[in-house]
Amino acid sequence: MVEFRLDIMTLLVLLILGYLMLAILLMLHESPVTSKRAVRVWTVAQSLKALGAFGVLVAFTLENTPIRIGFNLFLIFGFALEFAAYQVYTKHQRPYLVPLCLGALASLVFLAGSFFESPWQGQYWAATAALSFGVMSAGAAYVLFRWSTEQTHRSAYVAILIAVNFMNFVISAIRAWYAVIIDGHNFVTPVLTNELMFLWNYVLLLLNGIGFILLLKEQSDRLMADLTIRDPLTGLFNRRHFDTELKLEISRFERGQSSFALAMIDLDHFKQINDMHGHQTGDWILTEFGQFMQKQCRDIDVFARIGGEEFALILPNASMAQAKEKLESLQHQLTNQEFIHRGKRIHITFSAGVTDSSCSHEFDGLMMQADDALYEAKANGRDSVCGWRFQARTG
Ligand SMILES: Nc1nc2c(ncn2[C@@H]2O[C@H](COP(=O)(O)OP(=O)(O)OP(=O)(O)O)[C@@H](O)[C@H]2O)c(=O)[nH]1
Repeated sequence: MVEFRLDIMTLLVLLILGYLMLAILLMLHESPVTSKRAVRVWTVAQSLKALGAFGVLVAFTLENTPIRIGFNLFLIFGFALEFAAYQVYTKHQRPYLVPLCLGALASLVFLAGSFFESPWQGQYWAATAALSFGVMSAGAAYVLFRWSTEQTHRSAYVAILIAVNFMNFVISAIRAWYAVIIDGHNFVTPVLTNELMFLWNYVLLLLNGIGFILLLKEQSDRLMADLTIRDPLTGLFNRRHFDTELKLEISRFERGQSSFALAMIDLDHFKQINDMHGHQTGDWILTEFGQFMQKQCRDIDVFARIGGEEFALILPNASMAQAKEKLESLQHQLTNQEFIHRGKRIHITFSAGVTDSSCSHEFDGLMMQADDALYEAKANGRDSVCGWRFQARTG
């Protein structure tokens, strides 16, 4: 038994170093797109875990169960904070809250229980501790599952974590059930499985910490990549990405793979909105309009903000007539759309010019045609859609 405990202590020391390393890694982590608050909370979480593991180590040496239980709580609390940090970072609150609250509740029961004497004490409170670890592990599995979407080796690591976390939940639940229901099973007797179980949980906490950091990195990489193709105000694709996509669509057409339509869209009398309601409201309208249009587009369509109040839309596998029909239907829907900002109701309309790959399959030619058609739509009194005709601008 003495030898076994020594082994546990060595492992605990390694774990403490692991948590501390994570804390330092996080402190050094710098990315323009990372929430500083989340990183700070995360660092505190790792430090708490290190402190908890250190306390457990001391308790092992002193053979003091209450101290050990108390410091285990630091670990659980550190884990809970880690959840919270992730929540702050992703700004997605609800899915995380359920396992966090359940885990925290179980931890509180565990803490309260450790102060009272009862014949059931051992089984019941240790079972609660196992369950709190387990519930939070399942929560970690759920979150890792939700946020690991890309097939990279980082995601593979996260996928393994998901499996391990979930397994932990199942094992903890079985243990808890066994301890409470099966009469006479003494859960806190220092048996090998008990020690290993808790040690396993500490390792899991470390693995989860690493998993979260990997996800953080993956997300910030993705956000950085997004910055180069997104318009910062509306979040829509920017001009650069639009140009790339249009060139791609042209080359697909030239290979005989698909036809497409192109629309140039411009908000009507936008200057008046700025003048009447202020530039900030103008910004808000641009964002709302962007979202409205994006929602109505198919996944394969590319909708981008290419200038101040100018937008463009690529519609693969669509003709000019189909694109025109679609935009007219959008104009109709926009009439019924209410934009209320700071208590003021704002009505907006747009004009659009449309062309397609049968009229031209050159980048400049297509842009000029769509622009000419838009010019005609504006000249027709706005809130209208025009298809390109040869004499559009001269007519
Ligand atoms: N709020 C806000 N306004 C912008 C932004 N970019 C451009 N604008 C404004 O958009 C307005 C465009 O005005 P105009 O080109 O005269 O067009 P318009 O008033 O929409 O008139 P028509 O296009 O002829 O219907 C200008 O007042 C710009 O200041 C922006 O990012 N935010």
